[in-house]
Amino acid sequence: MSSTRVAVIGAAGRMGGAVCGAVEAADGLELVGRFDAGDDLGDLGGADVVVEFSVPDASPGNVAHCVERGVHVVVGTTGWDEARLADLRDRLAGHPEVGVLVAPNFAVGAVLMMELARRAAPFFESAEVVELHHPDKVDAPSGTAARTADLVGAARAEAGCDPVPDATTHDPEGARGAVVHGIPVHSVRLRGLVAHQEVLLGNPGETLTIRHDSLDRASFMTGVVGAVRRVADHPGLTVGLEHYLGLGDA
Ligand SMILES: NC(=O)C1=CN([C@@H]2O[C@H](COP(=O)(O)OP(=O)(O)OC[C@H]3O[C@@H](n4cnc5c(N)ncnc54)[C@H](OP(=O)(O)O)[C@@H]3O)[C@@H](O)[C@H]2O)C=CC1
Ligand SMILES: O=C(O)C1=N[C@H](C(=O)O)C[C@H](O)C1
Repeated sequence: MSSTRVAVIGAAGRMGGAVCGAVEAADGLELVGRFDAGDDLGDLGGADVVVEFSVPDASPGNVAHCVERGVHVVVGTTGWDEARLADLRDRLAGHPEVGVLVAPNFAVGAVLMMELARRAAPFFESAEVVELHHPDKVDAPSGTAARTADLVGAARAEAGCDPVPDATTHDPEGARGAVVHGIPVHSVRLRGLVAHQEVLLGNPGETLTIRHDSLDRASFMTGVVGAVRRVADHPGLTVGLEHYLGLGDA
């Protein structure tokens, strides 16, 4: 059987570099292109699948370039809000054979953290998310935190939960954090960290903390390589690696 040809966009970055190494080490995958800022994407090196880890404002254009050429894409870059996803869905409608996976986190533990949080959240009065990352990260809150808050907020709304209790009336410095889908989200940037998150849930007399730690970017590679192998079998847009792992709407 012939190899799957893979190109990486954002290849000079922290994630892109790690992905290039993981692709080169994987059976049945061949690295045919490395692209970064300022490069002409051209024919994408003849790739069957592109892995895209760049910056939020460049990612939609890069992905569009791939889709227009009939190339499947595994996207890890953050910043894919509803408007950007809607544009991508429209574009994919003209290329029904192309698969695109947009996943805010490729670490299996992080996927499970989000799923557990989604299921647990309706059982608690309070819910907050704390994400902690290396200080070279350019976006806040993290894509994982935003997605977690979306999932938790939607699950609570569907279950008819009240808004999370919060008596704060005076917060001139924004100490209560961002609010995503009704859920407060707090961002820490600290030298020494990689990628970490806690989902805090509270009821009278008890709390539940669901915590995930990526201690090394190796944590993302199994998910990325697995997605490269599967993306062609999932035409259209898929948001979240959970849908490739048999998790999700149970
Ligand atoms: N889904 C997941 O599991 C994970 C997602 N991420 C996300 O991946 C993204 C990248 O993270 P990380 O690797 O740490 O960031 P880096 O800053 O290390 O890498 C980004 C790379 O993209 C390059 N770049 C900038 N503009 C373009 C462009 N127009 N086309 C192609 N490449 C471009 C940058 O070049 P230059 O420096 O010259 O601007 C840089 O080399 C972030 O959004 C991050 O949140 C990170 C980890 C895991
Ligand atoms: O920038 C990072 O490092 C990470 N970005 C993703 C995010 O924003 O959620 C995934 C992970 O947290 C690492």
